Amino acid sequence: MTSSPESGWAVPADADSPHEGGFRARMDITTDRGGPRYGEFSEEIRRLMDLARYACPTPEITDELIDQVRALNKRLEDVQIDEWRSPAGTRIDLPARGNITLPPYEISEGGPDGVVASVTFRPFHLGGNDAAHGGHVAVAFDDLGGMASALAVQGITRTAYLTVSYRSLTPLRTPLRMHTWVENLDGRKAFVKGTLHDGDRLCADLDALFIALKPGQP
Ligand SMILES: CCCCCCCCCCCCCCCC(=O)SCCNC(=O)CCNC(=O)[C@H](O)C(C)(C)COP(=O)(O)OP(=O)(O)OC[C@H]1O[C@@H](n2cnc3c(N)ncnc32)[C@H](O)[C@@H]1OP(=O)(O)O
Repeated sequence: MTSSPESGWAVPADADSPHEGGFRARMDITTDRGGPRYGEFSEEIRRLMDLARYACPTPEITDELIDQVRALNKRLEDVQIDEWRSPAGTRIDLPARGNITLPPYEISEGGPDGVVASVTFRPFHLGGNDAAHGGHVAVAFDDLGGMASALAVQGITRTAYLTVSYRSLTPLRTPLRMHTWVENLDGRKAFVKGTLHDGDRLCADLDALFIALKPGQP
């Protein structure tokens, strides 16, 4: 059994973890971890982040909020588990596989022609002047580019390089179309391209290399 470390920062994998060496050597696909309301939980956490990002509490309200968030964190400390078995990242029925660290996306197409998804940057993904932070745009490209390359090589890949060109501002709170595809597959090397559109307007594009991992490669 995994127990929460006192620090609460990270839970190492157990000997009986499904992780077999390598980076997600076996990609779990689940729809039940965390229960039927886990998606609502993720959405409330995102809402918390949105509200916290733009909040200006009085000192008294800050004191009150610290107590409430500490109580919530204590509750979460009690249910920590390693990365391979957490719902976040494996719940394929939820936006961005239930991973709250990713900009939420919903996939409409995924196969040899690449991946098409609707991505919505949240208010907390703010860069400035109501536009998305460029780093969050790169995170979305990394995940969906990684998915396009994984589908092409039928295995797990890691990002070797990732270049994002920002062509126009990326709006928050707006469903955007992201498309990623493998332009050229050369052995273990998947050269990936991608685009992010707001309607007809190109917000950003991607040029990346993903490398298929060898068995057991970390
Ligand atoms: C089954 C289907 C499931 C589908 C459903 C799954 C969905 C699942 C979605 C998850 C999506 C998550 C996607 C997040 C992906 C990250 O975010 S990964 C995290 C960020 N990346 C890293 O930390 C990588 C750090 N770097 C490394 O680990 C290693 O350098 C690498 C990239 C694995 C490559 O090392 P290596 O395996 O030893 O390969 P190496 O022999 O050095 O190079 C292989 C070839 O690539 C070339 N190369 C390597 N690096 C470079 C570079 N930077 N520039 C140019 N060429 C390069 C080499 O020159 C060599 O070329 P050739 O000589 O063969 O022509």
